[in-house]
Amino acid sequence: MICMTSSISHVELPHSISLLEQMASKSIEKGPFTYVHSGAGNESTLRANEAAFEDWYIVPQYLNDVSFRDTSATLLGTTFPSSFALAPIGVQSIFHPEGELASARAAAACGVPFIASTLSSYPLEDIAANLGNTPRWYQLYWSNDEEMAISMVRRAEKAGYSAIVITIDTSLLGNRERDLNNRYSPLKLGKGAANYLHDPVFQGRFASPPSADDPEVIKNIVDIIFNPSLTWENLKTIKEHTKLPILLKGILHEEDARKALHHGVDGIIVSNHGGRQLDGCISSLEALPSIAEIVQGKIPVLLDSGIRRGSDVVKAKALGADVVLLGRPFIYGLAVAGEQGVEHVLRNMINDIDVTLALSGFASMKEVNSSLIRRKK
Ligand SMILES: Cc1cc2nc3c(=O)[nH]c(=O)nc-3n(C[C@H](O)[C@H](O)[C@H](O)COP(=O)(O)O)c2cc1C
Ligand SMILES: O=C(O)C(=O)c1ccccc1
Repeated sequence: MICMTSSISHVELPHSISLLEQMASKSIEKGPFTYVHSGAGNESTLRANEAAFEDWYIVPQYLNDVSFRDTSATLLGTTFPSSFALAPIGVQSIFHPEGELASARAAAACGVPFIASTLSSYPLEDIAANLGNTPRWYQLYWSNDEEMAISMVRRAEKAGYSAIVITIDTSLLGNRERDLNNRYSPLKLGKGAANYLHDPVFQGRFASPPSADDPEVIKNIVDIIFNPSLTWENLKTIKEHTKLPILLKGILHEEDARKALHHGVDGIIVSNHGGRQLDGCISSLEALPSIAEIVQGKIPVLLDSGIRRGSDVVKAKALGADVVLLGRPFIYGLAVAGEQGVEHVLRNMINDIDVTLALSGFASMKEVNSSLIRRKK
């Protein structure tokens, strides 16, 4: 992999995500860039995610003392500096050789919570070792091979992850036409294999240590990642195997929010996977208000898909999200300048949220409510 601009310093990095995205397109090869940038189908959901934020105006109120501001958020008993965490993003070594280790260090430097993907390029234990004291959760693709899923949950507990995020919108991979046209599949290249290769249960199935260079091993992994047979009933099994809080990522329908409450889930993430799974589906922001209405604050509601700037975070908060997840933007930072690039994106985001809060007339993120926004006519 080439990383042509890895020597770029912090000060030279742009402050808008669109410019960073352009730089990323020149920093890495076409396959990986398209992989992060594109969506499923004709990308209508991908477009809808960002467009949905434009449907709302912030209507500020002034002459409130905003000289001291509290942008912090508390989730599942943990407080962190700003109302966002890093979305789980797999295969990060296709964007920068240090992959998740670099983004974990940047998250640690800023105290931004990190969600490690099942399909990380580095083992979850190594990622944890780079996270300092920053909160960390483990995103699980609940494998069709249950022994493997349980083994990963055990390892996540042992490595200090404090919640399990189960992604429910990926019974199989979305139809990503651009990646198919590019014949580009990071999974088939073995870039998301680390958590399997380092797993004692997985290793126990081979006479010699399994390697990403072995096509049979990779095929074996690709065959067990996803689990299209999962149902709400399976949640019981998952709960039997961990005491950690469980969040479901990929809730879009009000009925699923009701079922999540009914099944004793500890949090939900309103998400369409950044438009990478079901094309033509509802944008996350559009889905949020009615879901927040059903949840009534009983469990945390998070949102991702389309968060690009501070005003997006404030709008999501006003429509009922407790916290949002940042996805593609930090990967553009990673692609352009590794750890420094991610840290640059995080610091910009923290600052932009703070400025937006003050200019909206609020001194605390916790006070933001629907009175702050109005839908465009
Ligand atoms: C390159 C890439 C890899 C991703 N990998 C995962 C993953 O392993 N697990 C997961 O639950 N979501 C994954 N996602 C989805 C993100 O967690 C998040 O839902 C999405 O990026 C939000 O959309 P946005 O980046 O446009 O804001 C991935 C997204 C991207 C762009
Ligand atoms: O691309 C994704 O959205 C995703 O979840 C994933 C991540 C790594 C490998 C395969 C799929």
